[in-house]
Amino acid sequence: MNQPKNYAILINNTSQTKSLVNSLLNNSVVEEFKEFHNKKGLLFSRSEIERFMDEEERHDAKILTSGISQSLKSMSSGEQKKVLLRYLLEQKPHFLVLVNPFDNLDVATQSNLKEQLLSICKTTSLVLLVSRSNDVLPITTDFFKLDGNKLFSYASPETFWKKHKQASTKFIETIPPPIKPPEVEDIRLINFKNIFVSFDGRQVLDNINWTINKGEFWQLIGPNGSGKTTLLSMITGDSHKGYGQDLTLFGQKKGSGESVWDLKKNIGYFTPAMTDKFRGYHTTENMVISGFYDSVGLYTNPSDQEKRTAAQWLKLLHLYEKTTTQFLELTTGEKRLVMVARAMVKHPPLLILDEPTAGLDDTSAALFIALVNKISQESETAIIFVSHRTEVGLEPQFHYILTMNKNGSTGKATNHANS
Ligand SMILES: Nc1ncnc2c1ncn2[C@@H]1O[C@H](COP(=O)(O)OP(=O)(O)OP(=O)(O)O)[C@@H](O)[C@H]1O
Repeated sequence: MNQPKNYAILINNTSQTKSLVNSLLNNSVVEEFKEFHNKKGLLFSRSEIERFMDEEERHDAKILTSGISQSLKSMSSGEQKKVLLRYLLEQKPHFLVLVNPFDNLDVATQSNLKEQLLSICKTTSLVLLVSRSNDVLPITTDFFKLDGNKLFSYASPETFWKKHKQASTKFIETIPPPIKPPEVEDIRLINFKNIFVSFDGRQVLDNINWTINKGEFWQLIGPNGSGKTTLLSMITGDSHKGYGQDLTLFGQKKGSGESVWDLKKNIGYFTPAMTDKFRGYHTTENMVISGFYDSVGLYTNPSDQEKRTAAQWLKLLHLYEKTTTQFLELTTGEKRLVMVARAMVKHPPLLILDEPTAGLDDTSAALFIALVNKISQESETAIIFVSHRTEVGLEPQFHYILTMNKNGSTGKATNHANS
């Protein structure tokens, strides 16, 4: 039997990825993939996981988690991808279309998945659509770049990059100042002291000690399922696991009568899920201004001062000419820059960026990282940046590293220079 072909397609934030994926899966003829016409193809992507999550939540249909008591939503990204892949393979497809399969996965889980794919590709064709050149698998037989809706063939990603130089990642203007300086009395923003967390009798976090001071830049690192989201949700007030424990947030001991609102006003927050499903009609300018009101999208009349600040941010981001453009029309990379500006307009004491570069192409990720470094250098806002990738160019001062053990994850703070 002939070894199936394996395709890799480099996409960027202007590629019409969805349309190509639909054509491949719905039996439309795509010249370069004629061999798949009338063959069974299945999709492995974040959007498929979200679709199954929706089925579970709205219709109580446990499809990926049949026979498992835990919900799909409460699983870590690695766990979710594992159950999706198992489900797809059970249906014995002729080919698999995988969109950014390695996003949100830690290094070990990525290499597990890579090994699994290397074994699957002996019998099933793979069509891998990836935003990062490093994610192209070595078994690729045919490599393309998707520009808009057109596929261009290249011998390899290296040949592509030789022909196309990376765009510049420089921001020239300085970070716009806040209209009103934030009131932070305490230099110590967050203090976890001997914190333990369990779910259903299973300990997930084991004796966490972590202090974040004003202006510090942290990268939070840990394998899938190690408890990063759990830690963040204790800071944002979305988890009650901190009650009765020694957790101090912005000068207030957890459980001392603080409201979730008290916490949220101290935090600028961004995770790609905030815009991936966002369908509201708002201009780019209004999206930035909505950061003053803690809503996603603007539902009130902004002041002149707020408009001036938004203009300064858009100039900094080289997006001033898109002030009145609908936010939905921006590229994914542009949307993420705008959402960081939205989270930063008030210069909150703490900015949380939860896997903010997932799904971005190499150039957009570099631009995003340059912006975060700049915020760290030019503002007093502390930053927690969660990412599985070694983000080239990111300049955190400290790492907080979660390591998984039998009794849950332990944490270690390291100075970036020594780690
Ligand atoms: N509400 C819940 N009920 C049961 N288990 C949960 C719940 N929330 C989290 N968990 C479990 O706690 C562990 C830590 O999950 P968490 O989402 O915090 O990890 P993570 O480090 O953010 O993972 P990832 O990098 O994949 O997003 C996982 O094993 C997860 O299944």
